[in-house]
Amino acid sequence: MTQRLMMIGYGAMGSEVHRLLPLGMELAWVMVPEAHAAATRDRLAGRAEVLTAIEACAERPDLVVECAGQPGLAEHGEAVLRRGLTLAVVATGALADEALFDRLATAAREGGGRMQLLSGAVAGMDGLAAAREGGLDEVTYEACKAPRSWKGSHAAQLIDLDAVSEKTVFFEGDAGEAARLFPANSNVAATIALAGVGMRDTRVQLIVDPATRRNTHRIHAKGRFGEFTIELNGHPLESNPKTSTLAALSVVRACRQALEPVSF
Ligand SMILES: NC(=O)C1=CN([C@@H]2O[C@H](COP(=O)(O)OP(=O)(O)OC[C@H]3O[C@@H](n4cnc5c(N)ncnc54)[C@H](O)[C@@H]3O)[C@@H](O)[C@H]2O)C=CC1
Ligand SMILES: O=C([O-])CC(=O)C(=O)O
Repeated sequence: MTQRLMMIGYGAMGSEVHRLLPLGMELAWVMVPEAHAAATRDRLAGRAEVLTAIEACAERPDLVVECAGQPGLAEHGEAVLRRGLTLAVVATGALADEALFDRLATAAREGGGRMQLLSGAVAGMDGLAAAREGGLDEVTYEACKAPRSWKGSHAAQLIDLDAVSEKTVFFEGDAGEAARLFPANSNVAATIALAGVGMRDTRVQLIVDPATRRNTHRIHAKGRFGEFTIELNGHPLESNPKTSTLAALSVVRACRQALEPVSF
């Protein structure tokens, strides 16, 4: 039987996920802010019902995926989890806020829901989380993107993105700060922190490179298991250069996992 999906947010990532939905999963509901509802209804042209709150949904989605960013998770996450639903999340940076993290975990526990943190634009989170079980000494993360991918972010206050002529580090700090200051660009920092040594101990560098067209993520982890370095050179989505294609694909994978009795 076809499963019915609810999507929170329907921007660059949401529409890519919709386009690539596996057979057996249909988009039934999309939740966006009131101010975006009319435009989203026009874009969907009747292919899914557009809502602004989960309370307006009379039925039970088989899966809810958040493709809305940090404000979307903060606004809707608790109510979704209290309904006992499974919520797959890409705005992991919102979880740098410990109070929000606790509210969501409590809602899931009390409501019987489940929050699935997606790997998003990076790879290797399974290995990092396994390595943590033996003890990790150090985890570092570097994100490098083109100037256009940092436009409209806090980067513009730290560096002149139109004038930058060579690869430049413009932010160094911990994963919690990065996730809070760059909500559309540093969820990966939080994902790595959640899989590894936490927000405060994950060291982060953010870099702009006028010569690149990729979103590059480099992770280095060291511990009792040994050490690894992962470098992922992702293609940004055409419709939003801040967002890597792989992040949308990680949501598609979550949809496939919900459908199949055996999944990887
Ligand atoms: N974990 C990861 O690796 C990655 C995570 N992301 C996260 O995914 C988010 C979405 O990316 P894009 O689709 O490219 O952004 P976008 O800006 O194209 O789309 C955002 C969508 O969310 C909706 N939205 C905004 N506030 C909302 C709210 N309070 N409730 C419900 N919907 C809301 C907007 O109406 C829009 O449809 C990013 O902001 C970022 O936080 C993005 C890339 C990688
Ligand atoms: O898509 C990416 O390359 C990473 C990203 O935006 C994030 O970490 O929020």
